[in-house]
Amino acid sequence: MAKIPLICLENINEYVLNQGHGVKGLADMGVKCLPKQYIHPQEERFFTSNNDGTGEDGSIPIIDMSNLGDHTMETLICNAAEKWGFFQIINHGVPLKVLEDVKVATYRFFELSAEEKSKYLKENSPTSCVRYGTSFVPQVERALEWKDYLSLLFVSEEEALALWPLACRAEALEYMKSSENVIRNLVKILMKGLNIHDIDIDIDIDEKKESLIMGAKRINLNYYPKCPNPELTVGVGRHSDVSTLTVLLQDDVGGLYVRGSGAEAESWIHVAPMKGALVINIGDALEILSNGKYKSVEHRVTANGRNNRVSIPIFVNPNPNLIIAPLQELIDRGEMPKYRELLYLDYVNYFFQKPHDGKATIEFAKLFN
Ligand SMILES: O=C(O)CCC(=O)C(=O)O
Ligand SMILES: [Fe+2]
Repeated sequence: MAKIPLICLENINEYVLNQGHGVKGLADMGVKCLPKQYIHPQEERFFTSNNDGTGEDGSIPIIDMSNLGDHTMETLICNAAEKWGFFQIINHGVPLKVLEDVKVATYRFFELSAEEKSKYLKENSPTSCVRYGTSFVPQVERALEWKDYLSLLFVSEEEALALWPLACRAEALEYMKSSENVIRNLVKILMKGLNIHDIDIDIDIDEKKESLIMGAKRINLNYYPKCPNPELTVGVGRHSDVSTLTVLLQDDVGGLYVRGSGAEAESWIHVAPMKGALVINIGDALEILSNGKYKSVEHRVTANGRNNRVSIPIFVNPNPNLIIAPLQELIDRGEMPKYRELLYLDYVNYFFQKPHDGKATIEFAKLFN
């Protein structure tokens, strides 16, 4: 039996946040009751007896990308982006080994001692491109989320090789490089769906658009330790991503839920884990660029009472120094802009100023409510 050191509840912030033990530290200690800092208000809790990965699996489309250039596949992708804002892709060209390796590397990083990991806390990290943390924005959250993370901003391969933690560097970089093609193809297909004519699957995206749509990339390694009272807390609260696109690798545990569309808007659909698949979701930036055609949909992650879970999203973002707004081609065609012009950096800063709050961030950009 593991010894359970006594830490009083008041010291939890010091232990989890400042000393860098994270929620993994609490879980490893064998805490039997969820500390009060993690208890979410009733209306934000979301737990079904099924949500240890065997939950009701919904109708998020699964799209086979093996036939590049196939019109039917392109239509499926654009329709999924319009209706669900979420879909899974298979036969996407990222080798299974790369996906498995990055999951192993995620465990390897989080298994490091708190002392080692805390070198990457905001206060200590040698670079703002590497950040280890817990919850979402603990300074402003009334209830903390049961999740630790390592966030890696990709600037260049040289910088990644020099600064990303050794425990996961090679695998995270390989995953990022291997997913480059599928990201490009998805962007081209989605632009084609908007009738942006200079973009087709065989034609390169022009430099200006590339910067606007995919000018910055960030990879997060998320670790959700087994939780003593999953029914009282959340892994990640309701939110939509601020990215253009998110490419998410999840393991086989499950727990990601997406808000349904149309008549199902009140229900939450489980994104069933599928070996080798990648989950794609539209983020706020693409909802804005597409003038609302593609939907950035709310999602949340449950805590799990039986298993540890890892997930690894790649956030494909606009260059932070660019103004985002509905694409000029759409406005020239007579569409009324539904969102105002915003510096992308201001949009992201606004997101990180407040706790996860559903779709509230994009309201900040909407011209009419
Ligand atoms: O862990 C997951 O499945 C999703 C995480 C997520 O939504 C995020 O990091 O934005
Ligand atoms: Fe998300």
